[in-house]
Amino acid sequence: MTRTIRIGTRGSALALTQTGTVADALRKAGQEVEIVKVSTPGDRSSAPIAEIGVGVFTSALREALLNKQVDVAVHSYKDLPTAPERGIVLAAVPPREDPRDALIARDGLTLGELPSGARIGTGSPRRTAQLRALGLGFEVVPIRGNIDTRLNKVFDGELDAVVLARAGLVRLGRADVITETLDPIQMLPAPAQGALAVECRVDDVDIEHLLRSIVDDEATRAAVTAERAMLAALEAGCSAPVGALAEVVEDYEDTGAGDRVVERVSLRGVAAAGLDDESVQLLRASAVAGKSEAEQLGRDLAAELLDLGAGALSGPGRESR
Ligand SMILES: NCc1[nH]cc(CCC(=O)O)c1CC(=O)O
Repeated sequence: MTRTIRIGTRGSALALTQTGTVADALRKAGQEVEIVKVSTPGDRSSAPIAEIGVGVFTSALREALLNKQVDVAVHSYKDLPTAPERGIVLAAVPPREDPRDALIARDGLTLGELPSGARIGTGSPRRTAQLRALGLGFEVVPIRGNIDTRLNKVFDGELDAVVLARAGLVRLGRADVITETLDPIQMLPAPAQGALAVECRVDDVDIEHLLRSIVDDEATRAAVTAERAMLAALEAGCSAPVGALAEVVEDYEDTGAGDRVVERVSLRGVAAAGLDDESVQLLRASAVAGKSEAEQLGRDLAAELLDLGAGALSGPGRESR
């Protein structure tokens, strides 16, 4: 393609790094690329996400795409609303970073070493619910802000620890501050955490094909498809206390004439019912399906969680992941 491809991004250090990986892949394939910064209400306001609304980081980028100010938009996938946007297509899902959450605690402490009453900062109902469910007597303190703002609350001694996506820290070259990478058994990440969503206009078929052939990763796409289908079917919006993690695993299928290796998607989900100051109940489910059935797998797991009582979730209380 001879035209210069304009890639829209938020201006945060994390967003610029993420967009840089997509731009590099395109440049390596011989494309001319220009990076265009788009400011979003989520960057301009420090109010709780619940007050600014769903899609706070992503709708301005999508608008710039639809207005033809940019040709490509790169988002943190977990920040995207589950509802599809008319005129926009998900062209590629690049290889995922480590999807797990990370603990950054004072004095190099792990979760199990933090004392009862320790103050742990997070603005995410999902992380809050799972931290409370550990029953270790932590005090969860609501926080917001970019990664540095959050980290500084630990370094300044205002908090004992914060929980952040490992992927963001790795992309910023700050993995050194992590004192424990949390096991998904304790802390299931947000659906699509660690993954990027690369969008373009539906009618821009050349760009779509280019992105699909150069930056898309099939295994990541299958995994996040399952996670996001679960979230969408829970009708929980992009910010409810819901965790999900899918992995593509190799399995053996008996063909009658010997075993054959097949790829499957293994999905785990968690939903919190009745999250309040006093108590939290976590509902868990897991299932496996063929790689081509990722979407149905997500919907089925959501149905199982709803059967277990996750219906109590719908309603307010949606903040950030
Ligand atoms: N909610 C904000 C947000 N959106 C994407 C990331 C990190 C990178 C990622 O998960 O892909 C973060 C920060 C965090 O949750 O710690």
